Amino acid sequence: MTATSGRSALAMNAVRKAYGDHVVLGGIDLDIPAGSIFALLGPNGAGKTTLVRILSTLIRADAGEMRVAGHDVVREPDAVRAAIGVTGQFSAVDGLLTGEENLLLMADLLRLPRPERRRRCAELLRRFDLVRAAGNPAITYSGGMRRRLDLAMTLVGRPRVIFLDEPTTGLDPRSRRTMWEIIRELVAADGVTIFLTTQYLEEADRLADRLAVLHEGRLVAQGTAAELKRQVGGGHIALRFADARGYDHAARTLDVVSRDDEERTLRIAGRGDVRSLREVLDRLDREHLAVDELRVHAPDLDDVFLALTGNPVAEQEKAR
Ligand SMILES: Nc1ncnc2c1ncn2[C@@H]1O[C@H](COP(=O)(O)OP(=O)(O)OP(=O)(O)O)[C@@H](O)[C@H]1O
Repeated sequence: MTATSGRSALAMNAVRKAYGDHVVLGGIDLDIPAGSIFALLGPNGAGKTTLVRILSTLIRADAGEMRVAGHDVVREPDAVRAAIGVTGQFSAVDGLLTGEENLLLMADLLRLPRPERRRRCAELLRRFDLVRAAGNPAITYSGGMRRRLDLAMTLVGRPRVIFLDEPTTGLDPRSRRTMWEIIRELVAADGVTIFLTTQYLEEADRLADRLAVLHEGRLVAQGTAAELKRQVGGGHIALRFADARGYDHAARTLDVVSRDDEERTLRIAGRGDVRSLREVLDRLDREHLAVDELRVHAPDLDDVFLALTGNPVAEQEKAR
């Protein structure tokens, strides 16, 4: 890969960043096509925010070559800033101003031509379903409305690349879905490129065209969600047994991945395709084992995350 490919919205080579002895990014290579959604995953403290801050010119890398929207991040920071939008965990929304005033303020800051300011703001209020609330102070908005306003403010300047740092953290499932629809629509209608960091694997699975996992300063995997799932495997079949004798016998005869004695449940490796299921059922028949319940667990991004970083997501989230 080179950091100059024509259709790349973001391209980077050997990006490094350390704080003292602590190497946060130990040589990152990435190439993200224009008009796509990319998700960066990683445990807490992996360096996701650090990479976003470097790419958005807020801090400097120690080494590496980076281009965002065709501009060199180190040599052309102003051009990069003009081409990007960043919404993060710290919102730009001023709670004392109304939704409309927040947008107009942004249009003023960006020096949009005067006649365009109101037009652009009205269009964004409509698009983000904020017309009715436009005249109310943003402090009265729900979490979902605030997040929508924040994203609308980012769009005032028509960025080509948008960094979304944990865009749905703390939102209820419905507001989360609405945000997902908005993000998809941005890519489909405007052709923008989204660089997303998230703790929610489901979010990455649903939204991202490609994703990468950052762990101990390196990208330990990248590809589509399906590719990553295939790479780590991780699917299993769970069998719950009717009685203790059958359970013990099965535990001795099957290739068991893990067991839950209390629930009399064994997990065995298997992807849940018809052939492997038939094999399992034949085996149970041959051994005269009575199974109460059979569940197929397809590999998901949790399995990927666990395999690559050695920690289940639940533990990561507990550590937050
Ligand atoms: N200014 C700084 N000085 C020293 N260390 C820093 C600084 N900024 C970040 N770090 C360290 O760099 C590492 C990566 O931090 P970063 O915030 O990029 O992680 P993250 O992947 O975004 O984590 P989270 O998911 O918790 O937001 C952490 O160990 C953090 O303590």
